[in-house]
Amino acid sequence: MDTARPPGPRGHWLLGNVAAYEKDRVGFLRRHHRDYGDVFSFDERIVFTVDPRLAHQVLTATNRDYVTEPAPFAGTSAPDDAGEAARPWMGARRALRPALADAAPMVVGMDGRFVALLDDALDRTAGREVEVLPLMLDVAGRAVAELCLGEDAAGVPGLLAAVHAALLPFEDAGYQLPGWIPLPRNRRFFRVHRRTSETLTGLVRARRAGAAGTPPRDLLDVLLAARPAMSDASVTSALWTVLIGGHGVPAAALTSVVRELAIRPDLAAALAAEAGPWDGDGRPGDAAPWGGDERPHEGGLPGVGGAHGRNGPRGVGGAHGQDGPPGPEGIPAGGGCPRARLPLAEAVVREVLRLCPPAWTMTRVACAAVDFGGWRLRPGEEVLSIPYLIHRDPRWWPDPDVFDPSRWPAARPSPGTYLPFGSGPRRCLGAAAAMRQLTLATSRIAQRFHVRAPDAAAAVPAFCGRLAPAGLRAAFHPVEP
Ligand code: HEM
Repeated sequence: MDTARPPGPRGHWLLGNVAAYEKDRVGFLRRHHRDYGDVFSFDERIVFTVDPRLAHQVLTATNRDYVTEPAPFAGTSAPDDAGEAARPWMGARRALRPALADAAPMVVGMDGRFVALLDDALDRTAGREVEVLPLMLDVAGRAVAELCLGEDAAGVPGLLAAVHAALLPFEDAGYQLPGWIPLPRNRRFFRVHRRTSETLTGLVRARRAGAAGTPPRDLLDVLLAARPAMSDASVTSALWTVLIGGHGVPAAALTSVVRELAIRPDLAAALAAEAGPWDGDGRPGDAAPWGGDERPHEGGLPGVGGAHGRNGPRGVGGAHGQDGPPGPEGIPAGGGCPRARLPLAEAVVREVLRLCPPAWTMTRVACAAVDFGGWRLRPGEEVLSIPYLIHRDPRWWPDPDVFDPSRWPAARPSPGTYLPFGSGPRRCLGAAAAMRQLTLATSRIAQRFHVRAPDAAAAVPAFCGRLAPAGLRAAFHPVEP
């Protein structure tokens, strides 16, 4: 094992690489990937990797050798025992997993509701040019609040919006100042955090005191029925994790979908044809493809004349586009799901998540001295895997910068080469629900609206906390039923 640090740019004598990174984050990473290879140091504490094998290794060793990114103000010193640190959340996660699996009743039950929330938001703004990300934050916030809290969700979407706004300054900054400094943004974050915790705690207590839902109506019921029993504090904290996870990231993905629909009218037309005519009845829960028969999709994609036909990604030393089980982080095939009836919409979502993964970097902190591809990391050092660059690496993806939904569903990404939902024990808990909802949303928007966004091509990705087209504005013009 090499004891030296991975190579990397020295940067400014005082500021190191912070200023250069802040000026052009992805340009900085691309440049140093080219100059230093798949692993390079940012400073004494942070290492980047663009190696899918190492990214996969770090993600799968989480809770053992690494912990996940600390929350703002949690400090960066890594606990000695990663498993112990993760235990309360992992217990909640085990309880929630079956309820969030593809085709689980609660997830299926959200299909129609999600489309109704989307319809409502788009109908309210129909024909007017609006900023897309806030609109999608509203839809995602309402959807995840209902999934978590059912009838008690009122008021929570507003809190989520406040949390999102309070977190933005921390996500935009490449570094954090200590929480005890009374900066306005620190005070604001603590205020919103306290208000949200108090509201959630109140809801948890009230529900525990009342009648339990059998079968569980929402994720709060699931958590309260978990065995061994969870404390109110653990239930509140688990709800917080799901609410935050299911808000900003899916909204960023939806915004990227809207951008593609705006700049690709032919694709939008093909999606509308796949969805079938809009009958204007306003009851999306009743009509195909949101309900009814759910056969797995087996054929090719209608309406996409892609550059690659059936090109799969080039595996990491593995099979190239062969049929086989998807890698562990691959999105499950569409059986038992409305995605099965909307293969083009699903392929568009997969491709959007490849080119614009909202979680464009993923951070892990080493808990002990660990071997990292021959380098030695000390406890407390951070590894940042970069899905954005891995997804655009010609070694794993032919014509990687080309938006080509026709690579799916044949693509069989090898471990680490396709990470929109992460990998390993901390892989996205809402991945199945998210895939359903994004697919439905893509199809529904194309079915019901012509999306016009004159600045769409210029709305370049903003590489801050989450990757989303910066400042995208669009008008959704209703299609006549
Ligand atoms: C397009 C939609 C989504 C994407 C791309 C996405 C992506 C991700 C990624 C990459 C992670 C792992 C981050 C890491 O390893 O550092 C994650 C974690 C998580 N996501 Fe999602 N997510 C999406 C939607 C959702 C939804 C709808 C929910 C809730 C219903 C959700 C709940 C969570 C939770 C609870 C975690 C934390 C898992 C853990 O730490 O054990 N996500 N998500």
